[in-house]
Amino acid sequence: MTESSERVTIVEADGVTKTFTTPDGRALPVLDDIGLRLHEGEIVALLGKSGSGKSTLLRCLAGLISPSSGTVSYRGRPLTAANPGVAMVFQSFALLPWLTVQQNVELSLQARGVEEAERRERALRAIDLIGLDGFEGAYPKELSGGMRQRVGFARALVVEPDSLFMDEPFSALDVLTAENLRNELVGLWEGHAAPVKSILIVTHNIEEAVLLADRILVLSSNPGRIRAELTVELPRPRDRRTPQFEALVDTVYGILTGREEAPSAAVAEPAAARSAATPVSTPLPPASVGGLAGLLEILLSMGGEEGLAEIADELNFEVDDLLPLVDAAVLLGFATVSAGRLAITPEGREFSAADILTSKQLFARHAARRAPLVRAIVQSLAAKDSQKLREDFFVDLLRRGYDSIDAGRQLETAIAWGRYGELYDYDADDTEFALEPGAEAYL
Ligand SMILES: Nc1ncnc2c1ncn2[C@@H]1O[C@H](COP(=O)(O)OP(=O)(O)OP(=O)(O)O)[C@@H](O)[C@H]1O
Repeated sequence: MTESSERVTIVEADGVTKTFTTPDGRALPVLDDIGLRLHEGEIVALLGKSGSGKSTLLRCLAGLISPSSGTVSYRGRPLTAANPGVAMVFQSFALLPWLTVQQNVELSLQARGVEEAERRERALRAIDLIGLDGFEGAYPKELSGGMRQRVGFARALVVEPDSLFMDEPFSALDVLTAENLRNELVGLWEGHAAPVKSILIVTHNIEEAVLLADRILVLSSNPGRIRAELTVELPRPRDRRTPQFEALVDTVYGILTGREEAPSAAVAEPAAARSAATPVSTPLPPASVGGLAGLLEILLSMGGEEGLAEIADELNFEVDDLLPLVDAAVLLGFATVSAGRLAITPEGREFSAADILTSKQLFARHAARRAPLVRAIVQSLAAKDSQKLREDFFVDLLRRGYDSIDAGRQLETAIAWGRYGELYDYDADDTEFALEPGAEAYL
């Protein structure tokens, strides 16, 4: 990790790991050897796919949960309880419905023992700062989602924390409201009106990270490690439509999908860890075969190669929405990502142009060779005389790296892919997989 020594560190994590125990008693490693520093004067974004451990890391840094090993320090002192320098804003506004806006905001001060007159005055100031002047006496149910989140911000800012921690604070809001609130937050930060010295935001939205952060830390999954660190030097306010912004989004996208070299400042995963692809190290992206075929068609109509931001624009999607489809195309060898551009491969062209039978065969070959879970299912079924196996067998294998919900999602995708390629079938009544004749030939 690059550090400039003159910057003052507010929160530091050193060798932090976190392993949860699942309800059936298994160990689920979620964070592995995390080292990071949050300095005065910076906004840092923690970016990663769903389940990469972002919220868990944020909660460790906030002192809400303790790491399994390693230390978290606040201004040089190891934490033993909640981090005294941190105030949090959550995705689900978490307001008390029976209290007014002002009472909700004052609550944070009450908890810190501030006396009534000062509480009142500071709460009114925070409410004013965040644009809720005139709504002091309103109850949460009388407010729109955007206004409720403003209360969430006022409640955090009123304590004038050293560091404002935000966990997906804009994702429950509609697009326009979220954009307004982001811009206002940047305005407050830039104008030094926000009474905080640093901000840490957890997000899975690449554009949001590039829009807000001075530094982006990209987490890999299973378990979460810091895969890369990028410095964002674009001047604020940032314009999403500039080529520099789009190029950075593309770069981050490439890193997040794991197919792009991390920049030199980054801590990249060892090559050996990447090459030994297993169903746990390489999850199947939640993409349908139809969606994948659609993406390849669009890519072909754009000339076979295009920037990810441009493809997202063309489809009126956010770049993040494309992630599972792009991941699937790359995993299966139908496309490559380099310097933030997606390019179709000769195999991808062949798949796209093929009639239905040939497309199924091509898909079967690529999935059986390149998608670790599909491959594991075909191999396991082929090894059995009956060529049948209960779903539980695979669930148990997956539970070494996924919780039960994610393990179920992995199997859902594997079933859809295996069925399309006619590699195996799945009987939902018997919860049993059965190999299709001739499927071993694809291994
Ligand atoms: N208290 C807990 N007990 C057991 N497992 C947990 C607990 N908290 C989180 N997990 C698991 O840890 C993993 C990481 O969860 P976390 O919420 O930190 O990820 P995330 O990157 O923030 O995901 P998302 O973007 O979907 O919120 C998940 O598999 C989750 O189910």
